[in-house]
Amino acid sequence: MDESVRLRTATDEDRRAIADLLIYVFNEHATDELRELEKLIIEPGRSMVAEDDGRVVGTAAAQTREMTIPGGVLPTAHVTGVGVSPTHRRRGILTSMMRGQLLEIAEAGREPVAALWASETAIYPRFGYGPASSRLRFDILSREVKITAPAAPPGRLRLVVPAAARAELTAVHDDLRIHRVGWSSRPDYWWQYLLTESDGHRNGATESRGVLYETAEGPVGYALWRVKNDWGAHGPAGEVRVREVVAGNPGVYAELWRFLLSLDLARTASYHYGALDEPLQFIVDEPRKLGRSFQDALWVRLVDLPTALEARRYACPVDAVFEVTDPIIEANNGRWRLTGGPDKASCVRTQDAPDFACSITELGAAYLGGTTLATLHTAGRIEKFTDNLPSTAFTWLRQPSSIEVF
Ligand SMILES: CC(=O)SCCNC(=O)CCNC(=O)[C@H](O)C(C)(C)COP(=O)(O)OP(=O)(O)OC[C@H]1O[C@@H](n2cnc3c(N)ncnc32)[C@H](O)[C@@H]1OP(=O)(O)O
Repeated sequence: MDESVRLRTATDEDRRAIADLLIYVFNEHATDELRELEKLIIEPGRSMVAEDDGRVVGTAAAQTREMTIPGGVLPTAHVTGVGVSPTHRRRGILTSMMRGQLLEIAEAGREPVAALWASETAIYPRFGYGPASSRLRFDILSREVKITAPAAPPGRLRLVVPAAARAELTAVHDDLRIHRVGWSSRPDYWWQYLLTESDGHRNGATESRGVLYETAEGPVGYALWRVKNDWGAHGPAGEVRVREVVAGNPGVYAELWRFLLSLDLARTASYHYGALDEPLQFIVDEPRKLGRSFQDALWVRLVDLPTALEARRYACPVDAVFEVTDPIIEANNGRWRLTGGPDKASCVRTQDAPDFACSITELGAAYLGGTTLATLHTAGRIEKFTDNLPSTAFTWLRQPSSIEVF
């Protein structure tokens, strides 16, 4: 990094410069509305800036949130808002910020894990982030699929304005997210960010619309979507852009999708945040018409290795020794013994001979139970010294997923 550049923790006065830099580097249309939204999600004390001659030329932030992991919920630094001015690229500013941020998180000792969504997949493995979950993108021919699933429990659909129904949405989301590995808690400012309308977020479609499914117990599911209106040679050709479908009950989940796929004047629907094993695929008569494509989703970094591995649960009994290299967080380096299973886990230093060796990036990739240790070994990313590779133990009930880019 150039000598003229210095890193420091951002203050309130930096909010505007940070918002401007992020809007610029992400090639968004700068409006006052968008600037206010970007300012909203900067947590005091959790953003850093790189400054050159009094100008903010780089920034990186973390949000204080929880993430669901196999068998629990863990405070997880949600790394976001990373950008470097085009005038200062490829001079090591990102590298300094990522190192600085990880060391800060490690020192604070509150978050054993960090997670992010990567704008480009080449950027983060070098900092120890591994590809931990994938997503399915659906481009659905709505009129060519039928939902064949179980009926919903007695109840009704009620249209809502999402921002006005925040309390109900929050309650439904909070009930479900603790059961979905990879889902995150949502601080107030994040709900506000998600539910505030801005031209940038509309992207040529309507405002966000919402529906709740209510039973005698109250709301038990919701869907959020926008419609991109269109007319073609065959008449109506609107696209329903689904933002979220959140429901734990299979019948309610099916009912919400049935509703979204049958909205009048639309012929297609899209949804970009499906789990790899999204139930929708198993409740339609023609899954191929869902137009599935695959993309990476969450990238996970173990910050405090033993605490992170002790915090999760394992699909079957595990007792394995492994050797880890971590180029940034010294305390993670060395040999560890992991023991445990579905009920408890322990991870302690050992001098015993290792069963396998890898870098911290591979453990991040395997942490949520999506990417398997066996796959990483087959890819030559894990060195095996014995047959005791706890690949099955690291998997979990369902594929990890995340329904939001942060
Ligand atoms: C969690 C998030 O917020 S993801 C969003 C990331 N931000 C963006 O994509 C916005 C647009 N891009 C940018 O602002 C910048 O290009 C950044 C932040 C990605 C990179 O910042 P820089 O300061 O240029 O990175 P830095 O100089 O530290 O590069 C470190 C290494 O990563 C590599 N690298 C950096 N960015 C990229 C990239 N987009 N693609 C491939 N390699 C990259 C560099 O080549 C360098 O490799 P080397 O050490 O082998 O030479």
